Amino acid sequence: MPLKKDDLIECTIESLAFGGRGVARVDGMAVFVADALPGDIVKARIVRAKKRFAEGVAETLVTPSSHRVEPKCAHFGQCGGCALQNLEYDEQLAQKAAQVQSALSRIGGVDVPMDAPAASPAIWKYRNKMEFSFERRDGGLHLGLRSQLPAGEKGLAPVLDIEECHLCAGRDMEILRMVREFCRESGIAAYDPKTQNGFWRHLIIRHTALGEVMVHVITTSDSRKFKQVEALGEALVERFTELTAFVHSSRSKRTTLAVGEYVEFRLGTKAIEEKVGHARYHISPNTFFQTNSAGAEKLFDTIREYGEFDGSETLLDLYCGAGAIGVYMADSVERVIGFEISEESIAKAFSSAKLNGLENCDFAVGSLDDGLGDLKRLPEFDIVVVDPPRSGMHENMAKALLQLAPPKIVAVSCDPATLARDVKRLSDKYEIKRARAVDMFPHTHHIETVALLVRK
Ligand SMILES: C[S@@+](CC[C@H](N)C(=O)[O-])C[C@H]1O[C@@H](n2cnc3c(N)ncnc32)[C@H](O)[C@@H]1O
Repeated sequence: MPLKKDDLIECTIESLAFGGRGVARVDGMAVFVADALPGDIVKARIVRAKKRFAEGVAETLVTPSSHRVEPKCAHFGQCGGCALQNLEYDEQLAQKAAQVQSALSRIGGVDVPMDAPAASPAIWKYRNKMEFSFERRDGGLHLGLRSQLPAGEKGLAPVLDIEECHLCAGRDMEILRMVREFCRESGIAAYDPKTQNGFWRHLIIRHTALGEVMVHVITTSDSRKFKQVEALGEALVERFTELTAFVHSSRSKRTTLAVGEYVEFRLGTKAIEEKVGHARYHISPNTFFQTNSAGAEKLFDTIREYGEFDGSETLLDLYCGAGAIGVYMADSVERVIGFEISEESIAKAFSSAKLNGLENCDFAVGSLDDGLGDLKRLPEFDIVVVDPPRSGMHENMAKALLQLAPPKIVAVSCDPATLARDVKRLSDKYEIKRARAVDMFPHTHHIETVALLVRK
């Protein structure tokens, strides 16, 4: 009998779907079960039944999986940050690699033997950037991470005033507490995107492997309150002597992105310095940078391994951000050319190339949604590294790659589904030869993938 809403079923969870739900098979149909892990036997309530799949929530854990472990954090189950803490790390890694393989097969139509996944060198305290949100709720100010939404619900989850986080480094929790107290005492409300009232929006703390720390506070553009942020900056710098930079920026756009539009005030340096393997980088408040620096080294080494450079290549680094990949590869190739939409990131790409004494790197600002513009103006190149945002490459970019047809493309992606779609888009001219899941985000459902595509 087909499953229907509110049915209670007993099932064995066979695997983990991208996003973190357990997958069971009932009469040949996939059932996605929230709050269940591979190996669990659970009683699950069906919340949605479709023709080809169903969704449910585990109500009773009948037999726990042998892969279950005790979660480390007091906020586990409430915080939206790391929902896989109760699954042993080796199993997290195996499940993530299987998700990539399955997406490439289901969506991309290719069965590729996966290289062994790369584990994160550290599974705790690995984040070099923490983004906290302010929220006004029940008349009070809250500052922390978004909580976990109940299964099936969509939208912005309430902010949880976290007191501990095992992904943070350094004294992030102490900084968070001090900022929370200061902002509460300021009597100024947190920003509410619905009414567009209030002031405080985001707190971002960045660390580097070289011990530099940047605190970035984002508020609205209400300049009558800016003196309070300056006072906060001064108090932080006095107490936390490890602070290299304090930045206040404003944002008028309603969207909840933690990106400042204008820098209003700063103390200390304009950028902080990071190190990944042999490469050094300048990072400014709004530049994209991989959030796990030790993990980034594994990612970049995989790109270099797949590239098999002999030193004579011109490498096109598409969606290059602050030039992280190009700068890392610059000593293995003849020349690097990077393209990216963010002006701030491109400025940092140039300054990072200079920091490394590189003279073979060039970068340009522009949207890749139009492909590569006037292709005739591009120098000849041998290899492309493409690392788009979660939504994947724009269709026009895929068309441009098919037209240019370089011998090799190394595709880097944080979403197996859009990677698989892009692999399919390129399949007329390219064959996928290798792929590896690189885990930059232990205890979360996120996974990075590197895939090698070779011209047929
Ligand atoms: C996943 S990040 C990769 C950054 C870089 N490769 C790295 O490893 O640090 C994706 C980058 O794509 C950029 N981006 C987003 N949309 C873009 C577009 N339409 N054209 C060009 N770049 C874009 C973002 O600003 C971001 O820097």
